[in-house]
Amino acid sequence: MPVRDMAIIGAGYVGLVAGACYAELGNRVVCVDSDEEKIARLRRGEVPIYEPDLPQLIARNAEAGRLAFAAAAGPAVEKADIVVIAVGTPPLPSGEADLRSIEKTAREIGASMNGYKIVCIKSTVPVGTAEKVERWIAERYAGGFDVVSLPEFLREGSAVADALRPDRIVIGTSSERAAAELAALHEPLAAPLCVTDARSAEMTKYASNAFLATKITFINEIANLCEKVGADVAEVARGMGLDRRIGSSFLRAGIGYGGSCFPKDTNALVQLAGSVEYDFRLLKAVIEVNREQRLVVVDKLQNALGSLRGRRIGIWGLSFKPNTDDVREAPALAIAERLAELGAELRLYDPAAQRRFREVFDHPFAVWCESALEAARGSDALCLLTEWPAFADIPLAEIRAALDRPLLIDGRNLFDPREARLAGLEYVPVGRPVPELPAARLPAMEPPSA
Ligand SMILES: NC(=O)c1ccc[n+]([C@@H]2O[C@H](COP(=O)([O-])OP(=O)(O)OC[C@H]3O[C@@H](n4cnc5c(N)ncnc54)[C@H](O)[C@@H]3O)[C@@H](O)[C@H]2O)c1
Ligand SMILES: O=c1ccn([C@@H]2O[C@H](COP(=O)(O)OP(=O)(O)O[C@H]3O[C@H](CO)[C@@H](O)[C@H](O)[C@H]3O)[C@@H](O)[C@H]2O)c(=O)[nH]1
Repeated sequence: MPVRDMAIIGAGYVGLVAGACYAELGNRVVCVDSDEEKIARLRRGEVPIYEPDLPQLIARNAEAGRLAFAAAAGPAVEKADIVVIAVGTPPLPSGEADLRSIEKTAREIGASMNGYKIVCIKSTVPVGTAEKVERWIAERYAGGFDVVSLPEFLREGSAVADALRPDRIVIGTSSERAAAELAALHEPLAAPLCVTDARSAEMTKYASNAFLATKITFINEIANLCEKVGADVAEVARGMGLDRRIGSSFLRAGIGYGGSCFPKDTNALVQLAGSVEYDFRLLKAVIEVNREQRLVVVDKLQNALGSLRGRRIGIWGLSFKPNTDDVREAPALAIAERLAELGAELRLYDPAAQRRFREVFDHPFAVWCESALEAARGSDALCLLTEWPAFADIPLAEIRAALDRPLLIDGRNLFDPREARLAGLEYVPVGRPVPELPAARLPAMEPPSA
């Protein structure tokens, strides 16, 4: 198998995982990041993000001499056969993708080109960006090169597994040479290849994220309706998911999607559509419904407790999903801000994301807890906002015993409604009925204090 020299520009979630995985396939990889502190940490063997299996993968490949880290792009690009752009494309206030890091990177690559190279764009970028990158490089380099759209589909929390066992590899280029090289590079992954033009590849990434966001939002609206008509969204999703045309994944109802991708990319696609005078009404509705869905937790608390002023509310889960410390666009943030506005005292806990959450939400009435049960202790209600597996292992009786009032709002439908009731909890899931149990089986509950 040929060994390639690769430079990955941008050592964030995508760049680090991609770099470590390409090294694992036997290539010599340098991960470059303009954040010198990040590079210094990586060189000391520290992994700056929480991602299962990533520390071991990085350590193994760094030790084997296949993976190195650098703050300057120049030398890594000069040596590379394949350069991968994985810098951030955060939203501008308009919702459009900010391409400044992409432009800066492309110009840096252009300045260090010294022969034919393939430049891949793994960052999520609007349709037409590959052509722009080509122009930015060509302004500084007159020789031959190819720019390819190589969108990334990994999920945080399972990024390594996703990158090593992808559902497909999309390669967007009109160059047969680049397509053949990239097909060979990814061959050990044994994934279906989708070789297409760059514009279609760029659109495939946005369309995939927009579709998944729509699927989640659809089941959330069904869940809201289930509550009104007495149906169980978990049963509905099970029945729907068995239809192979629908599929069972991404049908978990709850408090909506968050993260660094779905909110940003759905907005960017709406903006892209607007720029060519297309009104993407469906996606606009998805964005709006998702924004409101986060706050069903607050409605449920108010329904049970009335005013939230002075109430102690335990919060379990701050990251936008389990197995990550990423809090970008986490539903927990919108919920915590609203609860603080309403005068609640928050007792917050997350197994990994507490430090990052504190950087974006520091409130005088926030109490940062050392354990899940500490957040529940003495609270008037507990809200589960991220379905960390460790929460499911906590016996319901212990949750009941810790709470002042045994009210559990389960924003992710992690617990079984019947078991929660049997444990004496006043249990409020999303879109699921809670069985009535004979009063005798329930421990006595304190009436809500005024
Ligand atoms: N996070 C995900 O799950 C995911 C999945 C698929 C695609 N994407 C897309 O991939 C891209 C990167 O996302 P991320 O989550 O890894 O972002 P990130 O913010 O975690 O990492 C980006 C990194 O790029 C570095 N950087 C910025 N400008 C640079 C420059 N000029 N030179 C060198 N380094 C530079 C930053 O310092 C940062 O470390 C985005 O476009 C995102 O939409 C993300
Ligand atoms: O049934 C579901 C599935 C997910 N979510 C929520 O949706 C969000 C996103 O989850 P997920 O897609 O698992 O995580 P990401 O890491 O954001 O990954 C998405 O965004 C990446 C960046 O573009 C893409 O590469 C991935 O393919 C795409 O799944 C999270 O808040 C989840 O809680 C639900 O509410 N219900």
